[in-house]
Amino acid sequence: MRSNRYIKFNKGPTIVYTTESRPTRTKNFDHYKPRPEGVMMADAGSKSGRGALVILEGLDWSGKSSQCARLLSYLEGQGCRAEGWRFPDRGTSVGQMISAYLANESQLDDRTIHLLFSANRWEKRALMESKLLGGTTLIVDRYSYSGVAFSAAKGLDIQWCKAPDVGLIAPDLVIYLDVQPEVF
Ligand SMILES: Nc1ncnc2c1ncn2[C@@H]1O[C@H](COP(=O)(O)OP(=O)(O)O)[C@@H](O)[C@H]1O
Ligand SMILES: Cc1cn([C@H]2C[C@H](O)[C@@H](COP(=O)(O)OP(=O)(O)O)O2)c(=O)[nH]c1=O
Repeated sequence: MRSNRYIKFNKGPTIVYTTESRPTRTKNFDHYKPRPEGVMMADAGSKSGRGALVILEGLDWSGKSSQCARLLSYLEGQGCRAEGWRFPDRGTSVGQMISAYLANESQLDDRTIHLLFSANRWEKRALMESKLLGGTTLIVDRYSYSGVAFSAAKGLDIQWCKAPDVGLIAPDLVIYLDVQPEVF
C-alpha cells in the first residue's frame, strides 16, 4: 500500500491537489481562493476536533471497498466517529445519470460524463464539510483522483480534467492501492 502515487500530488498532512509544487494553506474551507496559476482544492484548515478526510484510490477491483470497510471498523472500534462514503454517489439525481452511463443504458460524451462525476462530488461537498467540521472522519472510496485518471486515460487534457474539481475539499490522506492490473 503506497500513498500519493496515483497522478502527481504534493506531500504533506493535507494533500493539496495542484499543478504547483508548493501547497498553500488557508484557515478554513471558506477562505479558499482560486489562483489562476494553480489547480487547487480547498484546504481543510486546522480546526481542532475536526474529522479527517481519507481517500482510498486504486484500480477497479484493487481492494478499495474491502480496505475502506476494514479501516472504518477499526476506527469505530477505537471510538472514533467515522463514516464510509463512496463516489460516484448513486443516490443523487446526478448519481443516477452516472449509474445509467456505467450500466451502458445511456451514451454520454467523455466531457459530459466527466463533468457529471465532478458535479456528483460538488453536490456532496456541503454535507462533507459539515461532517468534517462536526468531528466525523470520512473514509471515501474514490474521489477526484479517479475522475482525473479515468478521463485523462480517455485522452482528455489533464488540466481540463482537474479544473471542475477546484474548490472541493482537499483530503488529509490519499491511500493508493498499488496493485498490478493482472490482479483484475
Ligand atoms: N487482500 C485481499 N486479498 C484477496 N482478495 C481480496 C483482498 N481484498 C479484496 N479482495 C477481493 O477482491 C475483490 C475486489 O475487492 P473490492 O474491495 O471490492 O475492490 P474494489 O472496491 O477496489 O473494486 C473482492 O472479491 C474481494 O473479496
Ligand atoms: C469517481 C469516479 C469514478 N469513475 C469510474 C471508476 C469506476 O470504473 C466507475 C465507478 O464504478 P463503481 O462500480 O461505482 O465503483 P467501483 O468500480 O470502484 O466498485 O466509475 C470515473 O470514471 N470518474 C470518477 O470521477
